[in-house]
Amino acid sequence: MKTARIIYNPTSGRETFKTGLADVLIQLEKNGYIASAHATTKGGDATKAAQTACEIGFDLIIAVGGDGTVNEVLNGMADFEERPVLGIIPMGTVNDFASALYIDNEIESAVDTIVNGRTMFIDIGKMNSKYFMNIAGGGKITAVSYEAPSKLKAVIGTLAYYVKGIELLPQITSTNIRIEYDKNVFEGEVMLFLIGLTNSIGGFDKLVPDAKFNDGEFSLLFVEKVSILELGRIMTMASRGEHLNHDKVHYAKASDIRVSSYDDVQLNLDGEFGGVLPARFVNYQQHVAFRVPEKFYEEQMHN
Ligand SMILES: Nc1ncnc2c1ncn2[C@@H]1O[C@H](COP(=O)(O)OP(=O)(O)OP(=O)(O)O)[C@@H](O)[C@H]1O
Repeated sequence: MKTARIIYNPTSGRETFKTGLADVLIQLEKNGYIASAHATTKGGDATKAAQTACEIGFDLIIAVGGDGTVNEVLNGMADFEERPVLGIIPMGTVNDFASALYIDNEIESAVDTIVNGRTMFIDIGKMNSKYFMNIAGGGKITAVSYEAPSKLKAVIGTLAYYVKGIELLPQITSTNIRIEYDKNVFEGEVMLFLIGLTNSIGGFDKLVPDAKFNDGEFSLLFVEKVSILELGRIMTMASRGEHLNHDKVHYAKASDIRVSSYDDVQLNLDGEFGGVLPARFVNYQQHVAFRVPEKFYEEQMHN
């Protein structure tokens, strides 16, 4: 028998997991797992629960929630030498990472991927001392508040990010930045930079067209100083995957990136506020084993 620890955020997104929990436990038991569950009680709790699960030596951790919960679980397990395999049941308002892995939003199907899917070792990133699995980014934002209002987010889901993204546009100002990536250096006025691991970022699925999940490389994207109007145009182009042709958009692959500025540049890590520059981003190649659907596995292994 193998052991599985479910770590779920009861407040996340649809908030319906609790009623389905018994069925998930049964489905896991039927497939040879001794399973137990931990409901998180506050921010940061999923990290502690994942640490404990690693210490105890569970074979499998199942993160149930949105990107925030997956990120917290990842941060609890990434420093351990012996890491459980990680499965995801997407229940959040925003499940960018799970959808990048083609994990179904329907609970039973997500559990089916966990028990019958494939194990794939996937790259994660570390920004200073924190891990991320999807995206890190930064820019100078003059607004006081950075967060999408959570009520709004709960009501209209991912759309809030677009609305907020568009609302934020006028508040983005260019700033002088130094970006060292592998053996290259860029210095100049930049609107924003993104460091991606997957191709599913803030609802844009064509932002990083050729993301590979296990090649040890980040996709680095930054936009040189342009007018707000032009930045809006670049965002529209990005939604169609046409932004890389824009002469102010830089795109490169790198595994070790350092970004610094004399200015206060805010950072975002997997959709949450992540401090300010300077920062170093290191790719930890194939660091965590995820349970993924066959289709995703085949695509990644044969492309
Ligand atoms: N019991 C809890 N009560 C309040 N917040 C919690 C609880 N458990 C976890 N959290 C916090 O909620 C954050 C968001 O969770 P998650 O990403 O799973 O859900 P979401 O629905 O996508 O996001 P959001 O709650 O921001 O809409 C987590 O990063 C965590 O810090």
